[in-house]
Amino acid sequence: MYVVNADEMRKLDRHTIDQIGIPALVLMENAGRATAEEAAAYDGRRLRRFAVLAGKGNNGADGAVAARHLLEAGCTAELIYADDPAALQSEAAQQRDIAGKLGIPIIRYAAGHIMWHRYDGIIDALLGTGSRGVPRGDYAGLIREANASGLPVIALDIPSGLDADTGEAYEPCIQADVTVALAFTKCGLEQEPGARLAGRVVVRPIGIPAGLAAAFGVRTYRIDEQLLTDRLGLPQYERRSANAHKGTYGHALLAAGSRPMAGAGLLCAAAALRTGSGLVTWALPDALLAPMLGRLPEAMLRGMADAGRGDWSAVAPQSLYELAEDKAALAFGPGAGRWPGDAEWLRSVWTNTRCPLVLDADALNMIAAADDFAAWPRRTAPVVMTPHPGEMARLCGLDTAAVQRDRIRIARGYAVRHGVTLVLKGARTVVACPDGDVYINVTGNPGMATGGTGDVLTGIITGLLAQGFTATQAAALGVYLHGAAGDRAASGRMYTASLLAGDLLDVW
Ligand SMILES: NC(=O)C1=CN([C@@H]2O[C@H](COP(=O)(O)OP(=O)(O)OC[C@H]3O[C@@H](n4cnc5c(N)ncnc54)[C@H](O)[C@@H]3O)[C@@H](O)[C@H]2O)[C@H](O)CC1
Ligand SMILES: [K+]
Repeated sequence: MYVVNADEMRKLDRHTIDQIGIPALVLMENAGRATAEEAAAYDGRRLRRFAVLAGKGNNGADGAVAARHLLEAGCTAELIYADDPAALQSEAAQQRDIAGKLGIPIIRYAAGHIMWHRYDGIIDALLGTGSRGVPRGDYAGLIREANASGLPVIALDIPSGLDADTGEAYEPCIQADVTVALAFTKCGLEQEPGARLAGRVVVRPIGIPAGLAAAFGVRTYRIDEQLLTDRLGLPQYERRSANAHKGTYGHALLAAGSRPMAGAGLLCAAAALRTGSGLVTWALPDALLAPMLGRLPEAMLRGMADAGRGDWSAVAPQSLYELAEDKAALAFGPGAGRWPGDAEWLRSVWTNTRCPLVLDADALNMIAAADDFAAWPRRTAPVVMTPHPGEMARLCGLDTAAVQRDRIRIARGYAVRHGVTLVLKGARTVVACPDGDVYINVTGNPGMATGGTGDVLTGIITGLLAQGFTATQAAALGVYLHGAAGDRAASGRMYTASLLAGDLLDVW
């Protein structure tokens, strides 16, 4: 499913009108009718009396059309404008006049004068993809009163006050129960807090040919079963040949864990096995080998000479890249810890290994600390990096809040600049590819915000790479399966918060 930003939507809109010749009024009619249909059907058709909050742009014009179609559906509707209705222009003025001729009351908003008890529901047609920044003047007042009314809200295209590109919510922002996304879902509806403020998102066609998205270079996708199957090859994952043997599905190498954080390696290795990797070797500091023996009998353990330190600081990098020579994928970082000179250590592993490489946790902090990462040699085999927002902030020299305000753009920029597949974790994980494609994951739940779930994801992605999936497939499918496992594990628990990372391994 394509996901568009405001600029892409504007271009698709204009091309449809100017080049294909579908008049704006036709698109508007379809937009308004779709919104009215969703509103009239909401909650078992319980809502009958609507306040349609309208701005002066085309979002408001769509709202005036919706008001008309609500009448046709046996409802009542009143148009409440955040601007002087007499100042409206072009299509917005046209739609206002048509609504007026059909007896729909045209009301100018005045703070504290709206009698909200007269309505059952609200249509938010104040601001759409043309909105910029904090809602101004009466737009803000109307948004606050609508939110305070306690009435169900159906947002037209996007909740007013939401950034259509990033999902950032300005103050105030409409809290919608349903958002009728016109033609395509928007980036801002697929990232938090936008996803929460949008409520249930319904994408409704309005006449813009869906095939235009590809033609216009839209490169952002929402991961769903169809995309995984059509674009990323999910059937390949589910189907196994009858004469398969463990060599068929690759050998994954997980270099992870150190004395205080041995469990990270255990979770990684177990996840790689669960994902179907034929063989798994867990490389860990020698001092940890004995206590870890038998904890995961299905994995082969390989102690790395650590001078008794129980961490990676004395492990010769050559010993790791020699071990990686016959492996199908290597992951490094979970529970690895830091030590002086670790960035140089990692650079030599980066340079001297030939298989796909997954870097997570402290490996990412090492890269963030390296002042010459941009000069590291481009690897022929792919690299997948899996930062959480804090690690991403360190990689980009930003603060975490700045990363969270613009996740898609920041992840895409980093992936393209460094030629890596970048998995920016968090709610609605963003998978950004070196070619600029971005996939947004919608599985998962807040219970997964607990230690170790990142280690599980690293193991999943490494296990998929070991089976021969491409970096894009392994990352997109990996985050989807990881979140789905988290949802299934949470459904069996009394509280989402009680979820443990290990629970994700028992539901495959
Ligand atoms: N193909 C489609 O998606 C179609 C979309 N349509 C609708 O058009 C809007 C976008 O309309 P546009 O006129 O570009 O902008 P808006 O209506 O979103 O509002 C802009 C309007 O409001 C003023 N404004 C901007 N920011 C603020 C602010 N922070 N506070 C106050 N006022 C603000 C600005 O000056 C403009 O006047 C899209 O969402 C759809 O609903 C088409 O109608 C059908 C095809
Ligand atoms: K809106």
